[in-house]
Amino acid sequence: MTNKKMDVPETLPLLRDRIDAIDNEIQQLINERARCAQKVAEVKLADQGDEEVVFYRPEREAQVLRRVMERNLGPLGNEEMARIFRQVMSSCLALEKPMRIAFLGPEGTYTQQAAIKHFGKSIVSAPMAAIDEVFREVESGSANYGVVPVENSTEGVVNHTLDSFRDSKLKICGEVEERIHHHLLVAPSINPDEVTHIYSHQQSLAQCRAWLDRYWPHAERVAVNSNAEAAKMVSESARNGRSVAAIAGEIACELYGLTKVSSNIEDRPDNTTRFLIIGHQDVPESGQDKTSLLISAKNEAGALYSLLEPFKRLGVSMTRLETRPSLMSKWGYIFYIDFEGHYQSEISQVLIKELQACASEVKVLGSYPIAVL
Ligand SMILES: C=C(O[C@@H]1C=C(C(=O)O)C=C[C@H]1O)C(=O)O
Repeated sequence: MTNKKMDVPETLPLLRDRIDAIDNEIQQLINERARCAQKVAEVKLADQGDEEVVFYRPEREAQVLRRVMERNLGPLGNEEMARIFRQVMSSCLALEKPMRIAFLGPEGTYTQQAAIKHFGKSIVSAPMAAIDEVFREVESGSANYGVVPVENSTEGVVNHTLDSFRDSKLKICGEVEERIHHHLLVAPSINPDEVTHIYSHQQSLAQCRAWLDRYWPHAERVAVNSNAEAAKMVSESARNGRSVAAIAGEIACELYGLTKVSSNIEDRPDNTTRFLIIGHQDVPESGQDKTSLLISAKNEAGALYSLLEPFKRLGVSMTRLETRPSLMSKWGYIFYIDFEGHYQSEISQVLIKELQACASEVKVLGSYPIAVL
């Protein structure tokens, strides 16, 4: 077979020579790119004066990745190509400044998986025991950014995360979505037929409810802080001969040396979790952005209607609405609203003014690029 157009040689040795030559070029170019990123860091340091220098620019990274996907002609798919560039940028940013990322740990959680999907692999991992600890770690400056789960397509919102925004000054700097696959895991020495207890995070137990009812009706379900913690406990319990199992993902399975009894046991095959990136940064417009608001409604008739009406009138697309008890007054509510657009855009400014007029508080939790990957 000939391929004159691409000028690709045909024999194995020649093809491998060609690949070696291409790799050489790619490597030089990646290093040239890395040198540019180092220069960018110097310019940022010189420009910023006394202010804290912001090295990570989510809006710029989103634009780079979108362009990669737009101009991609294959044969590699758009997402595959973007994932490669995601890691190249991650390495370049680490050269400017290594990012310490706090996430809901321990090592091996879906949240860690989401952190790597968003920032690439060249980060310093800071696993935290609970969601509020992720907030504290970022608030104190010990970590540059944090990653927390916010909603799941099967189970709905993660209340703990939403509630943490009430008293926090942190901003939402980004979002990332992950398809979640759960597996039933045991230690290799354990006979699955003897399992008496199944450990997992409460959300994961809920996402596998029908499957558990059907196949494990007699095993006791025990909710723990995270799936990875469940996996860790199961590997430790096995040493004491306890017949326990965990529901967790791939990374946790590998990390704690467990065996899969059953794979992909989630009740819904499209089970997806959305995570938020939290930090101190006010992210500029990327061109395709989302804004999250926290609104304390007035405790009066028609309060929700008057909050929703301006969205329709101004043609602003609302992507999410969540309600939580306000905790301030017995039947008062706060609303979490996401809409498409950046808060600094003209239309968003009009919208926010109108919302302020009919709510007791409107807090902009952040504007950030719509997830690219
Ligand atoms: C190079 C920069 O710094 C970081 C690295 C980027 C990259 O490697 O392309 C992009 C944005 C920043 O997170 C920049 O701000 O342009």
